[in-house]
Amino acid sequence: MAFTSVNKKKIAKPTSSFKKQKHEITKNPSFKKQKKESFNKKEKVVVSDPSSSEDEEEEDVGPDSDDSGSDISLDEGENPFGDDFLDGSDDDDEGKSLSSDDEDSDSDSDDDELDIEEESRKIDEKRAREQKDAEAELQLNIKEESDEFHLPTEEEIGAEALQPPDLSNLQRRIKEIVRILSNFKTLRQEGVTRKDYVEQLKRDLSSYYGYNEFLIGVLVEMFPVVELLELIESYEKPRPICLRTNTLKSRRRDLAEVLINRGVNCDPLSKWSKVGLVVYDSQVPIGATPEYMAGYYMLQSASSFLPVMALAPQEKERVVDMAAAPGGKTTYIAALMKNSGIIYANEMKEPRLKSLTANLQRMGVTNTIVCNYDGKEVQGSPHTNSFGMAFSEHQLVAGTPMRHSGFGPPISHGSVLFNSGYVDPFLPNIETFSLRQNREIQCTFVTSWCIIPFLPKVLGQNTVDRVLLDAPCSGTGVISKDESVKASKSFDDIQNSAFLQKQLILAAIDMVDANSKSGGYIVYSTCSIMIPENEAVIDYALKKRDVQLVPCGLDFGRPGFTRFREHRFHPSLEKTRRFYPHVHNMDGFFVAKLKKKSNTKPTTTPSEPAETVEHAPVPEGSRSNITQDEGMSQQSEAPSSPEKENDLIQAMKTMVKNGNSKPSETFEGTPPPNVRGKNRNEEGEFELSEPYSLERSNGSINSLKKMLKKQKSKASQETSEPSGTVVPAPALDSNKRKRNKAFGNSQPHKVNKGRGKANFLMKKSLRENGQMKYRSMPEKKWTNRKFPSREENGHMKNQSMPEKKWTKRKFPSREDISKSREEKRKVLSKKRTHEGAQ
Ligand SMILES: C[S@@+](CC[C@H](N)C(=O)[O-])C[C@H]1O[C@@H](n2cnc3c(N)ncnc32)[C@H](O)[C@@H]1O
Repeated sequence: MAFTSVNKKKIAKPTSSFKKQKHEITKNPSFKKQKKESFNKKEKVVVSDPSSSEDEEEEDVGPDSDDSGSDISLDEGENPFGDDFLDGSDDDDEGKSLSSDDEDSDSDSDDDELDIEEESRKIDEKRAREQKDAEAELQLNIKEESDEFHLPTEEEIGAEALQPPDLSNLQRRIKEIVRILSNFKTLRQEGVTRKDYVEQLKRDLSSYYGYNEFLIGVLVEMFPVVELLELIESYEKPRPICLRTNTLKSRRRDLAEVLINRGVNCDPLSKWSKVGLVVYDSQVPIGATPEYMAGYYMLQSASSFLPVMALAPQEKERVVDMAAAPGGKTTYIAALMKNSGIIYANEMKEPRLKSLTANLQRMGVTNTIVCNYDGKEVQGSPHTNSFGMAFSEHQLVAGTPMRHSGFGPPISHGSVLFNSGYVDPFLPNIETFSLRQNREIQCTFVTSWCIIPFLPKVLGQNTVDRVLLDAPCSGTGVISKDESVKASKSFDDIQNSAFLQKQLILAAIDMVDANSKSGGYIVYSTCSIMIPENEAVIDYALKKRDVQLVPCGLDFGRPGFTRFREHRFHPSLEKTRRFYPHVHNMDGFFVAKLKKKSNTKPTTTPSEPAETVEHAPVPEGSRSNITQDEGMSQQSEAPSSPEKENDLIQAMKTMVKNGNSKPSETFEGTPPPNVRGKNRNEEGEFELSEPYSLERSNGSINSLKKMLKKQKSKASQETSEPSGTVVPAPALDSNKRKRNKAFGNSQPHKVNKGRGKANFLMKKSLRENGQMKYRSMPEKKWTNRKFPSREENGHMKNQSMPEKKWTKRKFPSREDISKSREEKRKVLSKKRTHEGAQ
């Protein structure tokens, strides 16, 4: 307190006469000299005798002490701390003046001193008051921060559920919960667990943004809450429109010039692409310019450049694009190959071939063979849609000219056109069926098996240099393009996708020749951010084939997950790349690049984790009865040689013919290919599916279903008995079980190694009894809300593409760009130096 008191005196505001004196004194060089001497003196004193009189003097100057004490000290200039305290600020200077003044002249009036003391006291009091107020306010803030927000009680939640959603309340609550969760220890409400907050957050995010329970649950697990909010917000905004220059016909700069002259406001996409342009706005429809028609560019999302860049196809190679329509990536591959070599552009869905061929033609691609095959190696799995026919309503009109796109005898007049020729090989004869209400179709249908050929069978194994598998997926990375994904995708959709993807990736690997001189690479990509469709698929491929992950050659993107919750993937998964809208300002995307080491297919032993293949998609309700290993073992049993495949197919055919089975256990909940074409984006980057239920159809297909169900349940009754083949799963909580299944993780269950028809039938019957569990959220789009944008939040860091809107201007040259950057840098560094100097 003694120090304070002295100090306060020194910083007391001088009177005007005082100021004048101060000015004069500070200008006076002799004063400076004195100050220096005084400082030196102080130094000496302190060093020579720490307990010198100055301390005593300080002690004398108590808060209540008479001013005289301090005055003596000040007047005599004895206080060695004086300079230390006063140095540096205006106030200090003023104090210094006071002290010096006293030193210089003893002739100042007592009045002045009293004024100073008075001032000083006032300031003391004012400070004390302010400090007290600040303290009180701080306490209040702390109290408010921790107290103001309470999770709603169950009654409140119940009441809320009866009302239309109160969006502002939801928004406030989301913000509050995110704030609390990001500083949980400090801000948590007494007695409330993190889980409680997370559960409420999930509910609120679902209601506010329209996600279903499943999807929001997965996202909450994948991202820290603050980031999750950013991701979800970024899904609410469209990504920039991009186009790729077709270097077979044009150069980016020339194209940009022409487009700018047409009123297209565009810029180079980013530093990682030499051919991309980002379009901010345009006075002409960008998909209908003469340049577009002439094939000078392809409208393509920025993310879809990435897999082709990772593939890095070389001239004169043999390259397969396994899932090609509508050809955004195929045409890019062709451009990189300069139209040399061969590209096999495969697309399973026939209606999509139109857009593929049209794009190839428009872009002047001449090295590509378009194929219409199933990319998988074998029909193999009894889990895929057994009536896997692709229908569209117009094709079901009686008298439609028939075409047969598979093998077998020509289909007679009056039967159905299969738009992809994709017909399950195990389908028995069916006389009549209908797909939709009131639409009965007479169908003299398939008297022999009608099978779409498989691409790997047609091209052969180990025959090509590179394969791009831009796999069909759930589309969870492109929610900004298709909001319905939020509400429509269920656990089963993800699982079905992952299952198909695993089949496709093995087929892709098998087509590549490990001994290719220039290649031997496989690139796998999806526009999904779900781990089961990405890392889990690659991890599976690493276990099943002699391949290794190599860097994607993309210098941005986040590394893939090597672990997620209890799941562990191969450490090299960090070489894969993930792209997010909130980080990279492009669609959610995943890219992995594999190098095939040898053409051998490793045989896996039961102990190997490679056996932990996901099982077939199973309806929710029946999962608990089926162990992970069962599903897994079905997959690991999948025939790896053509002979085995044939054996299996023959066996299945016999079963079907004998009326024992219809391998259609996933008919329900399995999306029919291509039914919802309207939901495809321009590039077909995602596929939407809606659960396709037999309940929608009527007529004899239902009776067939019933009949087959009966047979199966009869068979399962006969066989589910004590062969003891199915060991009940240990009590996993349902979430864990779901996750494990989706990830294909093994569970330590013993399974029936001698499984066969009976086991197979039993499992199917169990599955068929299941029900879809996930509740779909309303698809309603909420409008009157506004969350702070990422820009407003200052979160637009690390973005790969500018969002800024440019005014119409000339397309800058490379030199212009680098010049202006250099200038900016200079200005910035000048500014910094200036600030630093200040
Ligand atoms: C993501 S899209 C491909 C987009 C394309 N790569 C592009 O860049 O334009 C996936 C495609 O795979 C096709 N597809 C689905 N199942 C398939 C299968 N079993 N074999 C081959 N293609 C399949 C879908 O019809 C869809 O066109």
